[in-house]
Amino acid sequence: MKELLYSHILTVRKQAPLVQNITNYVVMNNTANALLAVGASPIMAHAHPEMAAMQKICNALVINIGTLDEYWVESMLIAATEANHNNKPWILDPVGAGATPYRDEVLSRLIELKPAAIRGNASEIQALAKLNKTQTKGVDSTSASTEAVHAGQILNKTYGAIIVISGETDIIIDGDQQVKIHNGNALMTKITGMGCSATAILAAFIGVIPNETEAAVAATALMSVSGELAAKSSNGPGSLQVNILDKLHSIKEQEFEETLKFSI
Ligand SMILES: Nc1ncnc2c1ncn2[C@@H]1O[C@H](COP(=O)(O)OP(=O)(O)OP(=O)(O)O)[C@@H](O)[C@H]1O
Ligand SMILES: Cc1ncsc1CCO
Ligand SMILES: [Mg+2]
Repeated sequence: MKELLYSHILTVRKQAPLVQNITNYVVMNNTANALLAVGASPIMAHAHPEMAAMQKICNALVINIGTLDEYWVESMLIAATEANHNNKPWILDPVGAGATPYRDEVLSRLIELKPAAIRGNASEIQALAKLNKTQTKGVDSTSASTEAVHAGQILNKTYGAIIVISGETDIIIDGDQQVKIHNGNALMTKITGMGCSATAILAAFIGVIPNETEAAVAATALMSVSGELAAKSSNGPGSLQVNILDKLHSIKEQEFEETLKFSI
């Protein structure tokens, strides 16, 4: 699989998938910029009357529950249902799962609508599987991704979604397949919405690459390898945020291959 990943990056650049995002107020701008940087086309939309028409033209949908609101919850339920009717993949980012009962209630309704993939940090994946032994601290993780593997396996088995657990090691779980990406940089956790960007990129890849497992691995690798390379020329979170966009946009095959640390 490893040798195919860069070709998937090129496919996304060539096919420029249109990705609808119902996402949070905090990250709208950086998520749209991350999608543009990888060659995809973002559209942020949540008005009920346009959800059906939007899903007819999009390649994929992101539902990110970061800044929940009752009107938006209905938008999310309508959009996910429309995505399913149109055979379009939708991807769930369970931001802050376990933090409040309202988030969990919304998540339990959304997850029944069968996302193609779920990406969250370890605390969120654990909360989602109702295995949370620790506490989700707001939107940040209090566990290592390796501690959430069992939770990820349960979610994959129960709902059929590919599970991506982000952290120091990113873990992609799909059936018997488990891939680990040992890239990134701890400074990425000091920029808001790096995980949200990872989810949006995941949607872009799953939207145009038929093998969804490979799409998930390629998207995750692109984000983490870009973050690792960008950190080398950054002085802190401010410059890293800008440098990641540049790297997502222009990463070359040789630097991608040489930096990627991948295990099965
Ligand atoms: N300790 C770490 N070392 C290296 N890379 C990391 C580390 N923690 C996270 N990353 C990378 O940062 C990116 C975002 O992952 P993270 O787990 O922080 O998402 P998140 O908690 O959902 O973030 P947010 O909610 O702010 O969007 C991923 O590409 C991941 O590989
Ligand atoms: C800080 C924050 N609060 C709600 S969403 C969000 C962005 C990171 O997920
Ligand atoms: Mg997150």
